[in-house]
Amino acid sequence: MVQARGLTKTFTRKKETVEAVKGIDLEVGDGELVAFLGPNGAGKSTTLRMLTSLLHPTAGTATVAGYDIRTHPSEVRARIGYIGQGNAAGHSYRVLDELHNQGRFYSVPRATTQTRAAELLAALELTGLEKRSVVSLSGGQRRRLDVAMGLMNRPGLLFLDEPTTGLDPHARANLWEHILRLREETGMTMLLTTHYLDEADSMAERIVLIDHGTVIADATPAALKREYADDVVTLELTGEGGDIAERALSAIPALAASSEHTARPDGSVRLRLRSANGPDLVPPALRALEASGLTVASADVRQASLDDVFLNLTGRSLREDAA
Ligand SMILES: Nc1ncnc2c1ncn2[C@@H]1O[C@H](COP(=O)(O)OP(=O)(O)OP(=O)(O)O)[C@@H](O)[C@H]1O
Repeated sequence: MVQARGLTKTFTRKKETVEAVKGIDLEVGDGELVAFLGPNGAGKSTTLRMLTSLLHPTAGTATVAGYDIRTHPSEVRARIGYIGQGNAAGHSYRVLDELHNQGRFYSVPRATTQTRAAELLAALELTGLEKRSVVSLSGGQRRRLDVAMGLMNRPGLLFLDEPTTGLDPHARANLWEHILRLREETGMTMLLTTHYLDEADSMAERIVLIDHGTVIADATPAALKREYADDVVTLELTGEGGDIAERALSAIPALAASSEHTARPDGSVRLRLRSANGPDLVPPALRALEASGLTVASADVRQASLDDVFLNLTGRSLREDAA
């Protein structure tokens, strides 16, 4: 569905040059759900806008839905849906008029436009709001209308630029429910950008991590976490006599190399262990520690997150960046 090679975009404004995208390679297969994840200004939207043929690349090539974005932009546009940042619908129009205008824009026959608009309104829980002006809709309703507009031409490939930004958690979950159901029904390929780590983690089948205009990793969320981050297991240990930390590490020698410990004022020891699989590590570690006469007062497992992945790859946190 998408094949990009060396996609590059350099902006020049007021004699200042910004290398927004620096040679991105990308493949997206039929039916995949891929998320671009990265900090502000990483080049996610610029890449998306090039792939949708809205921006001309400075260098590089891409075919989208089988057509070259440079030589056949209108063929590309006819086959894709694009939901940009900010709302697509004009403020003063009515909901149904927006959908009909969109149908006209894509030269969808009039009767088909009407049935399709009604179907999409129902699918996105907007039925009953046909005559309302767009400005009177809630944030979640407006975003759902954007999705409906993006689907009026029945695209095989849908691009969504930060679809849920600015929505409250309930509206985010609701929008995702609709998007995923529509995807299941149509088999659509989806390529989206997001700031939300949890969203990328739970919704995307594949994550393309972008930083400073380049792809720094491209894999499933689970593979990224396995490869670039560890779970952290924290154990609070108490025990009579002797050096608790030394006894703990000799009880679990295989884990000693990936551990650090802190003595606490009350005489207990906090032991932190890094592991690719924290939940599996805990039961045997508890058995070994207790067999050596130590008491495990508490155990906590923090599983690796995509933020840990980004932090390990770049030295920066995506969370701080978003904040
Ligand atoms: N039209 C433009 N003119 C000049 N610079 C631009 C233009 N559009 C984007 N940029 C710059 O290109 C870089 C990449 O921007 P882009 O919007 O692609 O990032 P992003 O990863 O989508 O960020 P965000 O998550 O904040 O939307 C930024 O430094 C941005 O300021």
